[in-house]
Amino acid sequence: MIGDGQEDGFKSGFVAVVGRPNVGKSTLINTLVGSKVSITSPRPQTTRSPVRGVRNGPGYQAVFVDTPGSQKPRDTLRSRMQQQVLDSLKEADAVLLLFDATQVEGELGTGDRYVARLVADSGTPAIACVNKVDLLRGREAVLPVIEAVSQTGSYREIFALSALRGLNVEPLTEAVVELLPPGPQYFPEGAVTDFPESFILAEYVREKVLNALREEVPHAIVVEIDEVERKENVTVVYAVIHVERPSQRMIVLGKNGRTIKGIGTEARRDVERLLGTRIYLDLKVKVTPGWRNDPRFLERLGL
Ligand SMILES: Nc1nc2c(ncn2[C@@H]2O[C@H](COP(=O)(O)OP(=O)(O)OP(=O)(O)O)[C@@H](O)[C@H]2O)c(=O)[nH]1
Repeated sequence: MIGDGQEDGFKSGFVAVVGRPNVGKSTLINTLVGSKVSITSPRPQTTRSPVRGVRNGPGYQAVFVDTPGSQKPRDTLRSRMQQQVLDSLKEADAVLLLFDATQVEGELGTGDRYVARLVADSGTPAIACVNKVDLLRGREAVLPVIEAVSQTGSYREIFALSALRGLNVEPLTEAVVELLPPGPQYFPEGAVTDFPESFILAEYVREKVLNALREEVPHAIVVEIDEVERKENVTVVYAVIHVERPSQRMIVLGKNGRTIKGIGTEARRDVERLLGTRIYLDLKVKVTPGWRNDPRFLERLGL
């Protein structure tokens, strides 16, 4: 069971990682999260930004998310995209704003200044990170970069980092944890999986089935992810909804398969929104009598 942690001083929150393309956002998230990535099932939550990684530590959980398109819009400055980015930033509990030390060289480009302005406008507490310092010639070269970055906003802290080498990543983590508010453990700690989407998808499908059917097939269903196939632009997921009786199967399918279709569409949309991955979902309904009392079946599903 996932504790809500509210009463025991547990801290948690969503941390948006932003910056121009190529500044090292993915590299930093990988280093921050390391092998500790473990998203096995979602807790209902509101962020619309794709989750990139979760870091669990003593008394805290930091969920790192991407912010869609933090590049300067080409034509209309006040575009919808800008509003979306601002909304995502406001939704976050903290922001990590990255700069590429080798690109700044004492003067920031318009792309960096644009992103910094969005972060400042959001009002969300932010930490600035000057990344790739391993590529600078000597320590002195870092100072003018930090000076230039400090002019772009009011940051809780500024770190000189090498996401690639892990330099200063631990002190950065401590600073992030400082900014997390009291909150629940959104994701359970546990089995590391290379396909978190499948667990999340199973949860969503189950939720949609329950919503669609209300009292009729209450807890007679369980969702199993059979196979996951990653293709270039889409992830294909084969899933099975197990029910206990043929009559329940008919109910889940609905007239002309309408109910199951609706369930699949809604579940897919939710997962795509959460993870930012394109999903193709192949859903089947199977009668598995007495699954609830079959230990081997339950074990196979990790229940
Ligand atoms: N030398 C050095 N290279 C780094 C560092 N961090 C990232 N890089 C390199 O910079 C390049 C871009 O890194 P990414 O992590 O993909 O950058 P990103 O910001 O996620 O890029 P987008 O996904 O395009 O927005 C990769 O080749 C990384 O290996 C660092 O600290 N030092």
